[in-house]
Amino acid sequence: MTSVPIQVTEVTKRFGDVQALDGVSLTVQKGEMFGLIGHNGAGKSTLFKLMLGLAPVSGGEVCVHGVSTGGKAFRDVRRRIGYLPENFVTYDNLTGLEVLRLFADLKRVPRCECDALLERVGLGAASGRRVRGYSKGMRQRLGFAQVLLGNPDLIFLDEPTNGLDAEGIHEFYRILRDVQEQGATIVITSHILAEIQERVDRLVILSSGKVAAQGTIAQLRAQMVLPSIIEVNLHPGYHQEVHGALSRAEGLQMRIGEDVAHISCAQSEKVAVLQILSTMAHAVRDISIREPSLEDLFLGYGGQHA
Ligand SMILES: Nc1ncnc2c1ncn2[C@@H]1O[C@H](COP(=O)(O)OP(=O)(O)OP(=O)(O)O)[C@@H](O)[C@H]1O
Repeated sequence: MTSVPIQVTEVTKRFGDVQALDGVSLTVQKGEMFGLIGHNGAGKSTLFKLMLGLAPVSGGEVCVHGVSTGGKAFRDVRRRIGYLPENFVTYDNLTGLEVLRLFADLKRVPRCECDALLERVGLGAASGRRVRGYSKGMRQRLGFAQVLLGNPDLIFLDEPTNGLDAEGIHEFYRILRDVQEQGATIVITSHILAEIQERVDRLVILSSGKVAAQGTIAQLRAQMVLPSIIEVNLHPGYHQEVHGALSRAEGLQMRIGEDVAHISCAQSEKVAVLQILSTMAHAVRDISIREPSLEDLFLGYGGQHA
């Protein structure tokens, strides 16, 4: 089998008059954590469904591990995939362990995996309780345990941290990183861009069914040419001197008050600004630099909200 886990080539998908996807091409490499972001209705869930073989393409092709998702051969490939849908629906009258055993049977995975998986996602103590009494975060953890059944080498996660508290999110990504280190490839969507930004290796920004941008965060930053923001905390009485010095630099915008200056400049000018500031150590209390966030990039590439 080919080593490319996902190859999407010129894919279109129509629902009647709605063009949900329009000429989407992307490649997900083995072992990477790949993010899929976009505004509501951008086509993320549709692309997930096509990659999972749950819906047919209208045009183009999706291949997973070199096998077209439209063909019969894809059934065998699908067994190696773990999937957490946006709304993981489960059986409220069963206990967590019973639910997981049910999924294990469906996936033809030995039931003996279930106890250890529930421990791994932090549900060990609650495994004998009915799911009806689980919180949203506990249900999400159960969904995650279901994903990990059978040690899949390709994992799709649609808004996986919905309902998790800060500790739950941290723990979730710790387990995910473990799974990735063991060689799994992960495709993930999230509306919480700050969360994705720190974790994905590469990502795609979908906008109205098209790929608006694709690459690492650093590549997207370089393509988008968004400014860096430098915040300078000043010792009292020096703001006019600092203003005068920075006014001699080219291509920056500045807002300066008694004790703080906000400077917006092209990334290529950042070092020049820092050089000026380094000659003013007597006036500068502290400096911090903020690079464009994924949210800035997302909005720049046509996202409507994060
Ligand atoms: N089964 C369907 N029938 C008709 N239109 C659909 C269907 N599924 C999706 N669409 C339309 O396709 C477009 C893309 O929808 P999709 O659910 O893929 O977007 P999304 O990026 O996942 O949005 P969200 O972030 O809101 O979940 C939307 O215009 C949606 O209304």
